[in-house]
Amino acid sequence: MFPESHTGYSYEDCRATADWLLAQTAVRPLVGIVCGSGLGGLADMLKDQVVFNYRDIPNFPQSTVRGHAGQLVFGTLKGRPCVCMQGRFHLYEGYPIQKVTLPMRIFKLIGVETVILTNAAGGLNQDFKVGDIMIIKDHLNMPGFAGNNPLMGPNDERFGVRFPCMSDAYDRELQQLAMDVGTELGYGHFLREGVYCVLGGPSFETIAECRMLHKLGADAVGMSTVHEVIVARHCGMRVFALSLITNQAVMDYDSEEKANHEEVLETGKQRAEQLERLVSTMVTRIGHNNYS
Ligand SMILES: O=P(O)(O)O[C@@H]1C[C@H](O)[C@@H](CO)O1
Ligand code: HPA
Repeated sequence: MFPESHTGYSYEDCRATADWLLAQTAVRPLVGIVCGSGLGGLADMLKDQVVFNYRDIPNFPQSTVRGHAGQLVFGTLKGRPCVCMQGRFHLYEGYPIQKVTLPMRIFKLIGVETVILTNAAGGLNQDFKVGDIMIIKDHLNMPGFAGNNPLMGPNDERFGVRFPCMSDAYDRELQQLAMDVGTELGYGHFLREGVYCVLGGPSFETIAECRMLHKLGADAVGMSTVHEVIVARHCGMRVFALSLITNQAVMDYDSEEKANHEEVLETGKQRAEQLERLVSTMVTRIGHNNYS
């Protein structure tokens, strides 16, 4: 029924990778964190680190993008056991979508219950400024509309159901927690919420595309996260995601602005400290074993 070229990893492949990792570290993380472009400093906050280069992990893809170090870091964040992907995979790197999302299944099999994803994104909402942090409340999955969904292919019920619901993809309690923590930390003036739209990349959007996405209800545009969210939800993990607005999407033909990766990384550097404090404080307040 499915093409021979289907590129997914079997449950047994994922189990083998998870067991390989579990055999090399005593850390049993309940929280998994994914660092977006230029946001890898989050992993540096972990104490008592056990670090794996992606090239040494069985079945793992390699990071090819500047700002994605390519390391899986285990450790504790304010006493809480965590695992952190210092670098993620993107469709535009040429990986099949099942490879892009493989780490979510590994997270699940090593015991992660909550996934926190971060990304760099272009701001479409005209009220947003560069440096704003957007709590993601929903997404638009453009590659999915075009038939590229990470759950395509045979479904293994050991991971999840054939037709998973996505109307509750982004955990509402965690969104509220982020708002509360952000307000306490004095970040209210740059904390936003909104809808993230994923495209395939790597070219940045045209002006007409940005205008269209904005009209469709997107507040920010990027090239990641949504595929990971779908796979994480499919296997029952709780999800929180945020975008750092690293640049304003160009919406106006008179504008001289040009989206570029250097600006993305630079904005990441400038907001790193606040983003790290927001996420680490959230981690200390996330409850576990009370969610299904
Ligand atoms: O991994 P994320 O989504 O943070 O990376 C964004 C999208 C592209 O990979 C890159 C463009 O600058 O940043
Ligand atoms: O403007 C953008 N578009 C797409 N992806 C991005 N990642 C950071 N900024 C952007």
